[in-house]
Amino acid sequence: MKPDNWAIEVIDLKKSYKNVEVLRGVNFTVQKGSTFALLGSNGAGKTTIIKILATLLQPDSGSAKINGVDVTKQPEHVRKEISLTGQSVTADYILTGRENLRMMAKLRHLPAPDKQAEELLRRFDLLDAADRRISTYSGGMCRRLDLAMSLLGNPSVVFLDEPTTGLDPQARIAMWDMIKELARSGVTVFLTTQYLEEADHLADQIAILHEGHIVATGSPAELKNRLPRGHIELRFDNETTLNQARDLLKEFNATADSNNLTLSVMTDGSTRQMMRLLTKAAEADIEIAEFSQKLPTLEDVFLAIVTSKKEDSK
Ligand SMILES: Nc1ncnc2c1ncn2[C@@H]1O[C@H](COP(=O)(O)OP(=O)(O)OP(=O)(O)O)[C@@H](O)[C@H]1O
Repeated sequence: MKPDNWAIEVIDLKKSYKNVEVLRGVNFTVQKGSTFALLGSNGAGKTTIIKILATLLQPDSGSAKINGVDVTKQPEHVRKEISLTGQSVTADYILTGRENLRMMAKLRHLPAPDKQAEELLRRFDLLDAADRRISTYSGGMCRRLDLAMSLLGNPSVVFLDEPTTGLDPQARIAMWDMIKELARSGVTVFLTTQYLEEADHLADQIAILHEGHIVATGSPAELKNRLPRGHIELRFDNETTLNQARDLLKEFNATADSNNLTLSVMTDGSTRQMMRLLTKAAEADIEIAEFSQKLPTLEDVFLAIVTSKKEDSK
């Protein structure tokens, strides 16, 4: 991919707080118009990266560019291109949602603040609550308003630092929908998350940050493929058939679960192996009631990558 296509380019970024080395040489690129998730556990350094990219913090070394512009050399230029929604709510609690949006639009000297506020309230499903004080809003509504406020001025790159942390499942799903809609509108979305499921659901590309380095990058599917072994689950109508299948498929390292009448078969993921297995069952006249392929989850991928890194460094 050409650098022209990169909304974000990070090269060998390093940052320490006193004697704590948080970023030890971080590299990644984000394609314009894509959604990128930076995944890491608590304290991995995700917010530190966001703060550097949003020009709020100076790196010790390395470089970071937004749309080709260096964040340390031309921060004012970069600030016009981006918006940041952090973990804490920035809206003013004494004002209503509409007033907050109008005030922000005016502070940014944007044309038609009333119209912009109305449009964003509609887009973020806040019209009904528009004239209520923020102090009466739920956590999810506050996050949506924050996101709406950050979009005033049409930034081309939007940073969302843990956008759903602390939200209940329903509010999290509503926020996911908003983020997806944002991504569809063509902006580049950079989000940090501790939730593998969130990254899997929203991102085109995921990078896993661990101990100061990006330890893995790829699409959700690619990351899942890095774990070579998934399994196939076969379900049977009765225990007799289950036991027959278990004996027949011994060579496939099959594990039977008599409570659920299922047989779990380790696989290398190849169609050839699957064909061999199904043909063998068919030839022995074994009726399979249900067949499903279980790919490893991102949780499995994260654990496997982190564990293998630890073993390598021993
Ligand atoms: N100003 C600071 N001074 C000293 N240490 C800091 C400072 N800011 C962050 N840290 C430390 O740097 C590490 C990375 O922090 P950071 O907030 O970037 O992580 P994070 O991945 O965003 O974590 P979380 O998911 O908890 O928000 C943590 O150990 C944190 O305690």
